[in-house]
Amino acid sequence: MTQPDVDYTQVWRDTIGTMDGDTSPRDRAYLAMVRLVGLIDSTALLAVPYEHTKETLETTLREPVRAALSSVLEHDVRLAITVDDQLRKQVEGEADQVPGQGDHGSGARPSNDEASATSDRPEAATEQTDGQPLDNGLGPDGGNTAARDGRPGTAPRPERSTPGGDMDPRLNPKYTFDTFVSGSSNRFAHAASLAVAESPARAYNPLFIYGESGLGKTHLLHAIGHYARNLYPGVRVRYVNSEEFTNDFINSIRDDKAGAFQRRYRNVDFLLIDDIQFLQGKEQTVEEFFHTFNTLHNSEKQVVITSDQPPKKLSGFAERMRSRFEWGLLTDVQPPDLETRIAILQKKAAQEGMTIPDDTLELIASKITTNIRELEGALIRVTAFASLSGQPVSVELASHVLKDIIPTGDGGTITIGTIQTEVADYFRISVEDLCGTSRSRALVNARQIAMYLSREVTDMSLPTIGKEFGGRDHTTVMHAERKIRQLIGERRALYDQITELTGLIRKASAR
Ligand SMILES: Nc1ncnc2c1ncn2[C@@H]1O[C@H](COP(=O)(O)OP(=O)(O)OP(=O)(O)O)[C@@H](O)[C@H]1O
Repeated sequence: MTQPDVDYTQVWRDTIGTMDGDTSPRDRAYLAMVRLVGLIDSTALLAVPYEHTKETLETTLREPVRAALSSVLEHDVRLAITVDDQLRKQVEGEADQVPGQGDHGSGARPSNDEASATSDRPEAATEQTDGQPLDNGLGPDGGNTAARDGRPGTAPRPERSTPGGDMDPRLNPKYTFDTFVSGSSNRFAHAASLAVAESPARAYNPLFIYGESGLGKTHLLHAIGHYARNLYPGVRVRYVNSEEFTNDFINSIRDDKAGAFQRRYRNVDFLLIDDIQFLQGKEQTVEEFFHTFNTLHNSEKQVVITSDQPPKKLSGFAERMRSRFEWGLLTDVQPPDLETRIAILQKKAAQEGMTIPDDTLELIASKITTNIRELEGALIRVTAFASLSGQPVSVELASHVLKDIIPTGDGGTITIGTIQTEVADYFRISVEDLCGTSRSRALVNARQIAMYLSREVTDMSLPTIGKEFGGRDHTTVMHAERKIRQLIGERRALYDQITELTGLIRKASAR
């Protein structure tokens, strides 16, 4: 569990002090940029400003740091290291203000050359990552020890941004740790997720992440999956939304395939289960999940759970289940502050190869405050409008676009039913046709628009939306969302339809 009474800054200072005699000026420059951000049981969470700082800390400096920190804390720790954009800004701010300070030489950030040159300490490079035994049964071969060692020449460190060759179609390739912006609202959840991906079933089990819709819980689950798959080739990761878990369970009973169902969920190294609140009240499914959980936990397999509520508030789960959710680590995600929202927009824009002035990003980030999915939606609309109208993205243009999508006053709750009615009326079709099976072009188009809007303006999950549209699979909704996102910047008529429909839906919901 976390140790709130620990003065992390002081602990880190003492750690560096302990290492003083054994470190080069360059090592000290790296260490000065590191922050100790938390201690969870025996895992120390370290934040670093740059990817190459992380590399260095994970290779040459790992063992000396681990040993020094263990000695300061008077118990053995392992390290979980995350790259933190906010820290980078802070460090760069410091470097600007205090040029050439002390050991930092020409600035707080050692060059890339320096970073790679630090691998000239072979004794550290061949030691284990965390000094723990490695055989926790990961993967069919009992775990890829070479990969875990991070030994140069035996197995490369994972590419954090690029998922492995054998992509898991259930994991969204865009949801990685590299594309996740960490800030004060989610720093702990981010660090804990990384720790779990690196030390499955060791750091804490289960990891339970809760928070409101659109704050990055799914993103973190997928990131854990990608990261683990890269770090431990052959690792068996299963990501599932709890609605799919329910459907799968029901189908397995119907088809008399309980054995296959159990194998699917119990013969894994990571079970990543999203939106557990959807199991509430589904007694038999909860019972099945209880056994799945116990089997995995007993055999030291990692379970990560997300929910919109903390375990204590989850009704419809027996106490024995809720208390199990608290066995490991509970962490929440909060709505991001303005700085983090801007950083998220910057990252999304860079990812899509878009150049957007800072003042425009600030405007969008200041208008949409509580849900990151909506923040992304706003960015897409703004850039779509700019591209369609042949104008550069600017504050004026963004204000114009946002006016259409941000509700004024109390907008009321938007339901999928309202979206369906409005979309059906707009295209002069019936709701039955909208949700039916016809593949006629006009109906498919209207259906995809309605699904896209359901995703954008409600908090409903992909499986819920799929169910509301004639019992479709969540992948159909995902496809619709991606397709409309792509086309909205290419087709003016589509952009106008969606803008108009958003207004109509909001108006109908406010009535
Ligand atoms: N910190 C972040 N950095 C970058 N992108 C983020 C961050 N947090 C959320 N996002 C993005 O916001 C969108 C919504 O996030 P996500 O689906 O993970 O939310 P969620 O908490 O799982 O919501 P729900 O409970 O509705 O499923 C995703 O596209 C995700 O990539």
